[in-house]
Amino acid sequence: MNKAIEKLGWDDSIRDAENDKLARIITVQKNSYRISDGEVEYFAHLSGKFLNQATTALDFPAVGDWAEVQKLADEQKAVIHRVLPRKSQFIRQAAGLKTEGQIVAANIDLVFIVNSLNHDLNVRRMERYILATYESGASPVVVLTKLDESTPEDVMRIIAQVEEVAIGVPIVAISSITGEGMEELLKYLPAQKTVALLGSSGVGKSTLVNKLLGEEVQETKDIREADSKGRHTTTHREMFIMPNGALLIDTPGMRELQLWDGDSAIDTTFQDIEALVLECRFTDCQHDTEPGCRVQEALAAGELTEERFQSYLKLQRELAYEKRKQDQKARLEEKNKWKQVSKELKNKYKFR
Ligand SMILES: Nc1nc2c(ncn2[C@@H]2O[C@H](COP(=O)(O)OP(=O)(O)OP(=O)(O)O)[C@@H](O)[C@H]2O)c(=O)[nH]1
Ligand SMILES: [Zn+2]
Repeated sequence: MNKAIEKLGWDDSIRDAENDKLARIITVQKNSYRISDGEVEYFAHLSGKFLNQATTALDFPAVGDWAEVQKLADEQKAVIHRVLPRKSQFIRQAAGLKTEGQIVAANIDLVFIVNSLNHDLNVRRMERYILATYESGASPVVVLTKLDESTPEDVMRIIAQVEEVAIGVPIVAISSITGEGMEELLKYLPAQKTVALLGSSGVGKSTLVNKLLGEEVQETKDIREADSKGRHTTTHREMFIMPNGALLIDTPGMRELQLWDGDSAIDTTFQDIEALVLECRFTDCQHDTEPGCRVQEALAAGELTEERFQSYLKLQRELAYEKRKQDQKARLEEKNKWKQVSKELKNKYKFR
């Protein structure tokens, strides 16, 4: 594999490569994609063949995706023929009532779940972010910002709260202003790994990105492009290469994440509850009024908080609801497929 491509985080877990035709999606803009081959950046659009074959929104490229491309005579342009299989993907529900997922970002190794230390922690939201991260196939790291604005007591309290819900997840406290904790954070940003940021508005994501990229680079966050009519439009960049060679994804889409098929992720996020469930007397225990319910026992003993249990139940309900919607959609598609087949068969034999 060529060196330039490796710089963009290429690794052999994404197989199927046609080495010199590889590029990575840096920014998605309506029908155009800004891509990089590790040396040059250019714009690409989807080939006609691609558009004909794409059936769901999940087939379309997202920031972080690897694509097989063909450069056009105009050196600045290319067409995308294929999106390579993803090793991880963040999916959100598309707007509207359709139960169709949409890729927010792909091929992410680590997710920084960013929270600030000077506000009370929203534990439930933290659980959701962790769940979404496991669900995507990436690993979480909790980053607590604004260390400079918080007392040691705040820091201790919040870290203890995080530890309760983020079992086994690394926690790093930092200040993007003083630089405290940055060295520790850089351990989670090795060269060629792709890291995405997830967190509510105002927690300090943009400030952190700027800090990590170094002062001179921050100007490039919004690059100005001339569109076809010669006007200047501002393009928001979604993927950055850090000075140490790590890749950083900061895309607005990550803020609108909703749950999607998190069956296995729920076990990892709520492993404390799952462990209790295994000890319930009945395997189909609803953890309600059944005798020998270990979950109710833990609640009564204060080993498990009512809030965490409710949050677990709520997530399970949401996931079950999503799953029903998806199953329904699949059944409908199957039905339509057979309708089409039988129509074709009828037409075929009509004129015999
Ligand atoms: N004291 C202190 N302030 C910080 C730190 N990080 C960010 N801030 C401030 O917090 C405010 C919000 O920071 P942003 O980086 O814009 O937050 P964001 O998460 O990108 O917010 P959105 O863009 O709305 O999602 C700004 O006024 C920053 O200067 C920090 O480590 N210490
Ligand atoms: Zn039970």
